[in-house]
Amino acid sequence: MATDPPFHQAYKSLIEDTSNNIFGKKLVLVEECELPLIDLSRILHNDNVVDESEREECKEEIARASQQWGFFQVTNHGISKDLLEKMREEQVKVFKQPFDKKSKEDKFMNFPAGSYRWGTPTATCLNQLSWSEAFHIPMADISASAAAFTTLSSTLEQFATTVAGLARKLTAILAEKLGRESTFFQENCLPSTCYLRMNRYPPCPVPSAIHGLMPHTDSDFLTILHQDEVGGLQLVKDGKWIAVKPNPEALIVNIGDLFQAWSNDVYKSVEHRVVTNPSTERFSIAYFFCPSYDTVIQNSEPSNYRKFSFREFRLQVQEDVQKYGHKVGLPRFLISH
Ligand SMILES: C=C1C[C@]23C[C@@]1(O)CC[C@H]2[C@@]12CC[C@H](O)[C@@](C)(C(=O)O1)[C@H]2[C@@H]3C(=O)O
Ligand SMILES: O=C(O)CCC(=O)C(=O)O
Ligand SMILES: [Fe+2]
Repeated sequence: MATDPPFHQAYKSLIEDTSNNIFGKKLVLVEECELPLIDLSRILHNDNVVDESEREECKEEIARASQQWGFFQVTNHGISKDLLEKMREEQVKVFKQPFDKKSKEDKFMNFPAGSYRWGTPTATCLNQLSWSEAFHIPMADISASAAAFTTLSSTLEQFATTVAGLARKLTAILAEKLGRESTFFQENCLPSTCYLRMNRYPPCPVPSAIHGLMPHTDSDFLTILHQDEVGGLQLVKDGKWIAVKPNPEALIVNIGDLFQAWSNDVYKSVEHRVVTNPSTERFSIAYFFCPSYDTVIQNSEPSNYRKFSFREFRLQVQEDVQKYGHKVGLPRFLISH
């Protein structure tokens, strides 16, 4: 039984329409770079080994990278190798299940209905297509009690809890550096309001023309990503696409739309994408640090954005994706001065 989604069948006409392939080549021929690499042992160790100036320097590096890149890597992040390996093992096992089970079974792995996604149902041209499958899971539905039943749920829960701790620390530092109340995230981003997304990118026969995940910014405050050694993640820096070189010791952190708005454009929610390759499947897992739907994102005046709730933001994204095949995002909430 096939494990891969039926991409060829579903997107045959888009793939065969060669007039669509104007995006070719550009996807693969980009420079590889080292993202800023930040050693978190300076802020995560509470002992006296680390002096205050080192701690401050680390915080400064986090804020600087968030302003200049919107992306950085962290080492000594406190998530054990053991847990990361266990999570990857479970992720591989889940995606190995037959496509029919993943897509049709009502309560597959106890995930809520609609968690499994593949391709891009709204795509009308090739550059709107994502050659990947994902489980996009609201953490509210992975309760500690359900987690007792399967190794996957308990690993997911353990992973989410640990990564949430890291997200809380990083967002508190970023808030402090803005001179804003650092308890905002603790109060509004709860373990149950966050999302986990397991991604799988199957080998793609026409990699120069098709994205693994189309260009987008994340709709959250902050994302923490664990990727394998295959590579394929690219981001925009100074108007150019650059490829991220995988570092097995590091997790990737990026600023999302909500933080860009909340910081009034100080921290940057940067466009990123995943490119495919013809021979090797790739896995990644993203933790989206999100507030409750009622949380209002606002700044002191004058602000570049009107105030909006996370609910409003999500609904607008969904509406735009339906209508135009892609997300518009923050520009929708800009105030024209
Ligand atoms: C078609 C789309 C759905 C998506 C926004 C996009 O235009 C492109 C990527 C998708 C993605 C991937 C990461 C996150 O899961 C997400 C919430 C995001 O910000 O970009 C989703 C969007 C979505 O599912 O609405
Ligand atoms: O797979 C990756 O490297 C990136 C995934 C991503 O951007 C996402 O899930 O939002
Ligand atoms: Fe993303």
